[in-house]
Amino acid sequence: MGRGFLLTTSRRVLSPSASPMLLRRVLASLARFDARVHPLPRRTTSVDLSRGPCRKNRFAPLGESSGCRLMASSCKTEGPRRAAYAPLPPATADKDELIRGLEAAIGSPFSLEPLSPPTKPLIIVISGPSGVGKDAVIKRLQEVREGIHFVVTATSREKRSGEVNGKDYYFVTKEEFLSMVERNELLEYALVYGEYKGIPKQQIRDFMAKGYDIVLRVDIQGAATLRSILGNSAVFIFLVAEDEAALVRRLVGRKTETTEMLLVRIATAREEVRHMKDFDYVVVNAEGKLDGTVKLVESIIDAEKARIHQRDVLI
Ligand SMILES: Nc1ncnc2c1ncn2[C@@H]1O[C@H](COP(=O)(O)OP(=O)(O)OP(=O)(O)O)[C@@H](O)[C@H]1O
Repeated sequence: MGRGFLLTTSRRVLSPSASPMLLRRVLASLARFDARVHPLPRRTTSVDLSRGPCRKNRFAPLGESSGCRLMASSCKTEGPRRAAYAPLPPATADKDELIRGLEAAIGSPFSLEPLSPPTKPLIIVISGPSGVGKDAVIKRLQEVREGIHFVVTATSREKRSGEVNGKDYYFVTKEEFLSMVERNELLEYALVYGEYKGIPKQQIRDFMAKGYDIVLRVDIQGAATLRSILGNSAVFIFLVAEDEAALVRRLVGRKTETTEMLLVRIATAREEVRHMKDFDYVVVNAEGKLDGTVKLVESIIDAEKARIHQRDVLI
């Protein structure tokens, strides 16, 4: 056993000092196992050598110095003492030759099938108080990461100058919007200041079918509605500033609100932070640290992709 290899079974680890009898049983059980068809037997050490099917050239001895040579003659169907084995190449052998030898000993070629399960597209809901940086984070995320689709919402409001239909919103009439509701085409919708806004389902289905991860940007109420519809099938991220003062500085700095509107948004933000507990993750978007925030969102996406039991989205 001077060739320095280690075999593991579900029950124990075989080291070079393991008994020849035990190694013989393990190799024989491996030889009976066709990895392309059957799952690994749970107890590889309990195989009865005398009863298994016999295959030619499946067994390899452990090397001249081992004193352990596995004979196909241990199979009753092949007749006594047929020498159907080839020597295992030493670990110092050419890599390809060594791999071929190992495949021969194992009894099947090494599979190129990925060992991890395929990943599923995600729905990522990003929410947080007004002015925290939702748009800024999503825009940057789309710049740095491929395979992200930011859902364009449908709205019944008038198009403002500079806005592009299909990029900023899908602009539809109120009648068109209501018939979309009627046809159950919207995942979620709301009436905001007299105008409808809603998330088209088909767009999500189309992009998920192409393998895209879906990003939805909603306010806290929208997130609560989506949670009741999607449950745990989507990932909910709550974006916060590092503290209230930073959030207010950001809102004021944006110069898009009147003082009254600022007051409403700040008061609303105080209330909204209480809903953080309904989310899966909280991400701090600290002043001047937008890239760090986006990296953390990316880490969440990566971690979700590494889950054994991935979220199943049914919409
Ligand atoms: N990490 C950051 N550091 C500094 N400024 C930021 C950061 N993130 C966003 N901002 C700025 O803060 C302001 C508010 O950001 P943004 O408009 O993206 O917020 P929002 O959450 O989408 O707001 P609303 O919900 O009101 O639309 C913008 O001027 C944006 O450029």
